[in-house]
Amino acid sequence: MTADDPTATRGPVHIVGTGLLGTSIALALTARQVPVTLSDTSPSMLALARDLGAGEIDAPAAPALVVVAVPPDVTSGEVARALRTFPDAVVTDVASVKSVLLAELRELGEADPQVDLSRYVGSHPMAGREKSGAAAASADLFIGRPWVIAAHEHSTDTAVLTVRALAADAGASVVSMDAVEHDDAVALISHVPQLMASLMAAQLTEAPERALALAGQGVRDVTRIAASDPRLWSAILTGNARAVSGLLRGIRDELDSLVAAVERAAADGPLAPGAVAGISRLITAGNHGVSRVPGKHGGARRRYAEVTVLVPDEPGELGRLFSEVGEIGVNIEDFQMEHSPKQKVGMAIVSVTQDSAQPLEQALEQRGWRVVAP
Ligand SMILES: NC(=O)c1ccc[n+]([C@@H]2O[C@H](COP(=O)([O-])OP(=O)(O)OC[C@H]3O[C@@H](n4cnc5c(N)ncnc54)[C@H](O)[C@@H]3O)[C@@H](O)[C@H]2O)c1
Ligand SMILES: O=C(O)C(=O)C[C@]1(C(=O)O)C=C[C@@H](O)C=C1
Repeated sequence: MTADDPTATRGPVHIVGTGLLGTSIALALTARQVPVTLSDTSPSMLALARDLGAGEIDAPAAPALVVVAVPPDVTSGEVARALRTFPDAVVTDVASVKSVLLAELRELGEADPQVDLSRYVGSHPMAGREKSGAAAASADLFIGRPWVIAAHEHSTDTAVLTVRALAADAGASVVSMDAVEHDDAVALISHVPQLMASLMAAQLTEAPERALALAGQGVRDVTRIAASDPRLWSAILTGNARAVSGLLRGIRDELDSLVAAVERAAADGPLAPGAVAGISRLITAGNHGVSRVPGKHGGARRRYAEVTVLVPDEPGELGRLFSEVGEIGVNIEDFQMEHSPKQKVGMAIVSVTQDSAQPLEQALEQRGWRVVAP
């Protein structure tokens, strides 16, 4: 699906929660001229989303679709409120957990017939970032990413088709799963990885500066998502506790075997019986696992390519780089700056479309910039 394809989503769409996810969905829809209204308990987050062009701050008259994009622990309450307030609307949410919400909604539905679950279909775009809030939002956050549609036995076909259309219009690829299959899957590929990143990054809190100064790409790759919002992730992890706890127990057993192998080497030297085999087994299993992750080693293409350029740490140099990328005719989609301590250069990581990466590298090198191999 490209921006030129016809739009299936019928507006108006009302977005509840204008943080990273809500604002990104709103931007993707307004880019397709779908009318969008916005609400959030935080007036400043709401105003920011409006100022970014995500939609109007209005009480919607009769939305065709309501998208609830609030933290998981308040999601079922907001879905129920939307079902009551807008009796003709389809309602979806984008929370990272699904079974617990469905159970909460079933209880709310039993107590109140206005909470008509046939108009509700849960969903979960598998796209996001370690930053929260509207400021981090992007209309193309969902392009090429899976978006899980978790219909339940009472969801109407219209409700399912409406939510599928939303995901497709945002550029995502639709995946159908029930809530339990979804929760088991995301425990493995999202929730426990978050904990692993946090466990490792937490070890760095007391690290000597001299050790941190040696940090390379390995530790950066492993800890990127450790910058995520603790409130959001506490609600995600407690909301998927069943699946997460099972995986954590398995990892604890693996870790016990690993510690035993490493302790043998620590006590009796690197060639101690069982030490090399214990470690090698884990690294080999990791090789097999990582080769199965789509997007690595020949899987689906990433959204953007990164071009890394060394920039002298002097006033005006970054501006010069930006201007020259513009003169070359390439649009910067995203940007990151990394500094090596005590060095007079920084590394500018410029994200560009896959097609423009190689021509940009060549053109920058011709202009005297030092481009670093990926
Ligand atoms: N961050 C990610 O990478 C990611 C990816 C996919 C799905 N999700 C899910 O999307 C949802 C939103 O996450 P986010 O990253 O956008 O969080 P966020 O913190 O960026 O935004 C949440 C917004 O909801 C608002 N809010 C809180 N309670 C509210 C209420 N009762 N009514 C109206 N607004 C309320 C907050 O003010 C905030 O603006 C979560 O359920 C999360 O599990 C997150
Ligand atoms: O890519 C990231 O930074 C994310 O954290 C995105 C991510 C994920 O784990 O893939 C995080 C939580 C969501 O529920 C969905 C997507």
